Amino acid sequence: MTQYKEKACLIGSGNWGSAIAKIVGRNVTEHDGFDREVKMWVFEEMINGEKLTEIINTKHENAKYLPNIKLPPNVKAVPDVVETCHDATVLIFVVPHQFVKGICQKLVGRIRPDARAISLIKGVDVSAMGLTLVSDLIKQNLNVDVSVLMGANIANEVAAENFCETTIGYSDPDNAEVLKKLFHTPYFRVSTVPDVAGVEICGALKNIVALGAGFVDGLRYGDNTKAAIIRLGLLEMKKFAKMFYSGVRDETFLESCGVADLITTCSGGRNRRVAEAMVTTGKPLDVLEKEMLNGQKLQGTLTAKEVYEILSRQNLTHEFPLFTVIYRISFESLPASHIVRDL
Ligand SMILES: NC(=O)c1ccc[n+]([C@@H]2O[C@H](COP(=O)([O-])OP(=O)(O)OC[C@H]3O[C@@H](n4cnc5c(N)ncnc54)[C@H](O)[C@@H]3O)[C@@H](O)[C@H]2O)c1
Ligand SMILES: O=P(O)(O)OC[C@H](O)CO
Repeated sequence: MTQYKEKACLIGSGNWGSAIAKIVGRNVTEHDGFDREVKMWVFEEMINGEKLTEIINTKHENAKYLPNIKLPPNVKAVPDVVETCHDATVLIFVVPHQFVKGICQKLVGRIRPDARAISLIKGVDVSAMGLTLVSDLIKQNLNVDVSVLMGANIANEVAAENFCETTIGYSDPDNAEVLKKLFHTPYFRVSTVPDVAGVEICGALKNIVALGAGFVDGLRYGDNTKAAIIRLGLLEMKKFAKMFYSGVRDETFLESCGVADLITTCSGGRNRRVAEAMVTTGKPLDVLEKEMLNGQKLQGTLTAKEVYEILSRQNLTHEFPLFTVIYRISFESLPASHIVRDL
């Protein structure tokens, strides 16, 4: 009987979760040492009277979150998160960041002791205790090594197999090697860097800048203004990362997770699109999120709130004028034109 060393599972099946399931499902069949089955946890819901898990397992397509893309048949949708994870050696977390804490709590004591994790989640956690990276949240709850994968990766484009790059931030090089095998393809090129915090902060904070890009698009200020927002955003991302985490590397900001993700997210991302619509329609972001995204979630709105909370608590808002004005436009009815006036 074949002995498999590694077994991957996915915790999440939204737009990005499903696109990444396509890659992982294929890669486990192309490399030795991986179990062929990839279980994918699905937050169960009914679509036209049918369970989403049943649709995925029979039609091999996530009809709601990634329609018209075939998933490999070895990706098996499972509605129970413990059943998904209990026998896995690689846990791939890919849910909107507001749900990760509750999921981790369900998994405490229910995973293999030799498992490790990777987070594809772009966000941070803020509580009374302060700021916590999602990777640290997973590590604290499950006592596993946690890497991160972030990059200029709009899910629909990755699912269409258009070439792009991505960045894995790791602390254990052996884990990085296994993870590269799981994710790398000729059209999805993985670079690995020993900087978990730097990579993760880039992925989280670029979503705030994307809202700013959406506001200037809504105001029809043009490309020069948007380029200025991107540049100032990059500077605030770097300043924030270095202020709150030691060891963050300058080079990380030039990887796909840094400048490249900022460019893509400020061009084709959901946060940008919804922020633009806020300016043109006058509707609040949460209303537009529901109207425009068919169940997909924005990460920039909650992150803008969380980062503003941390900055306010520490009297640092004046050091981050872009993050601060984006928060105020998003949540305090400040006119969008302040995006340039307040800088
Ligand atoms: N979509 C992209 O292009 C993309 C690319 C790179 C990274 N990301 C990041 O990946 C993460 C996941 O994004 P996504 O695009 O896969 O998700 P998504 O935006 O498609 O969100 C919808 C998902 O959330 C799930 N959900 C809804 N309510 C839930 C609940 N109460 N508990 C648990 N799950 C619930 C839904 O079932 C669905 O799977 C985010 O942090 C995002 O920033 C997204
Ligand atoms: O659609 P967004 O704004 O959530 O961005 C998607 C990805 O993070 C881009 O890399």
